[in-house]
Amino acid sequence: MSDPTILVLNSGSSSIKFDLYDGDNETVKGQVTGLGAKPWIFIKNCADETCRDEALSSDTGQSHKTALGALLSYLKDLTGLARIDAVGHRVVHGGHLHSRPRVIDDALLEELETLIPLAPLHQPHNLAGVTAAKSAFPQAIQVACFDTAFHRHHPWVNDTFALPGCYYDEGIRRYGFHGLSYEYICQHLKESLPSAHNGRLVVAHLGNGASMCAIKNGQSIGSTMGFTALDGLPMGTRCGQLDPGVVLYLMTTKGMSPEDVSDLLYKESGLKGLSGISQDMRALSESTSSEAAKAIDYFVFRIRRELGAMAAILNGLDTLVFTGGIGENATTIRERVCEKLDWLGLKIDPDKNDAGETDISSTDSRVSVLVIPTNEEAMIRRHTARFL
Ligand SMILES: Nc1ncnc2c1ncn2[C@@H]1O[C@H](COP(=O)(O)OP(=O)(O)O)[C@@H](O)[C@H]1O
Ligand SMILES: CC(=O)OP(=O)(O)O
Ligand SMILES: [Mg+2]
Repeated sequence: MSDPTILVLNSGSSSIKFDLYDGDNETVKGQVTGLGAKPWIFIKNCADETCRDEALSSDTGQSHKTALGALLSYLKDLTGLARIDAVGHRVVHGGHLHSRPRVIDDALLEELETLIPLAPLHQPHNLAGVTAAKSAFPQAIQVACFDTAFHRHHPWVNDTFALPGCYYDEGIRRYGFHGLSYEYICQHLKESLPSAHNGRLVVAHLGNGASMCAIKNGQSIGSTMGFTALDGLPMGTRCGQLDPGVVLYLMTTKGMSPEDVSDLLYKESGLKGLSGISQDMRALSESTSSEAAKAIDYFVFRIRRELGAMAAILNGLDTLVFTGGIGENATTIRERVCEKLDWLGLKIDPDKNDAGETDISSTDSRVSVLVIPTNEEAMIRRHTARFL
């Protein structure tokens, strides 16, 4: 029997990525990034040739929906009548019922739709991807791989809010997200650097969405994200940690509707709200405005604060990993996060950091500081293949 062909779809808050695999081998991959800022398309074919690497037209790049349509029709033309055995999807919210990937049937799709209000920047696009892939590749099984699953066994103290227990029982809990990314980093470390995998590890996934995870022996023990992907670090357009009293004030004293508050916290806050310029870290890094500088100051401040908290719950720190679009590429952010952390035994080598090396720790640093590109698509492929 020939190797199964698996298509992976990953919709993030500012990106859609696809990857086609023949068995373990990646054949075609593509992505639209910068949705909401400057949309860009990149596609590489099975001969490893770049087919497209350019700004996306404003009509195709105006939303996740139009970008997904363009990527799928490109894929259909490319694959022709080739058989696709399975489509693996990143589904950001799995609620409290799912701690592992699942084949999607109508009942599951209906259940996942009820979680749309808990992940409005992701879940609608993830589920639209399921519906579109079902119609484009009707013979393929569809598999949901949840961003929340990696965190489902974290300790109760990280799982709960201090609300009466009935709210916990109905699912109002701290879920944590970016689980496929954390799982990928853990598997990568297990294979390439087992001592880091087995030690006290913090992974900072810094992209348009950003979170951090404290990990012990490959298991999540704490995450900055909570019930929704709004909590924790400030992000491209999301506020991150916020006193719930602010929400009450906006609704009662300022008379804002739930929809207005939701739009404010999910779409108009974070780097975009603070800078008034852009949600995109590249644009802010290139800007000379003092507001852009303040937005970056706040981003760095919150990461440093969470790093201290995570070192406390891990009883120390052995390895810090940077990943995600910002974590992998923004040398200055990494340098600023790691400034004056001698008290933690952490020091980076600025030359290694600038050169984009994997291990950027200085030789006298007790803590290893690593930069590892994440690969959520590879993780989704692995999970999906198990169903074939
Ligand atoms: N060279 C770079 N320098 C600074 N920021 C970068 C660089 N490359 C990408 N980024 C930032 O990474 C973020 C997007 O991260 P990514 O992980 O691709 O997004 P998503 O969360 O949508 O998957 C954007 O803020 C972008 O500006
Ligand atoms: C959960 C989340 O924020 O994902 P992304 O970083 O892809 O937007
Ligand atoms: Mg992402």
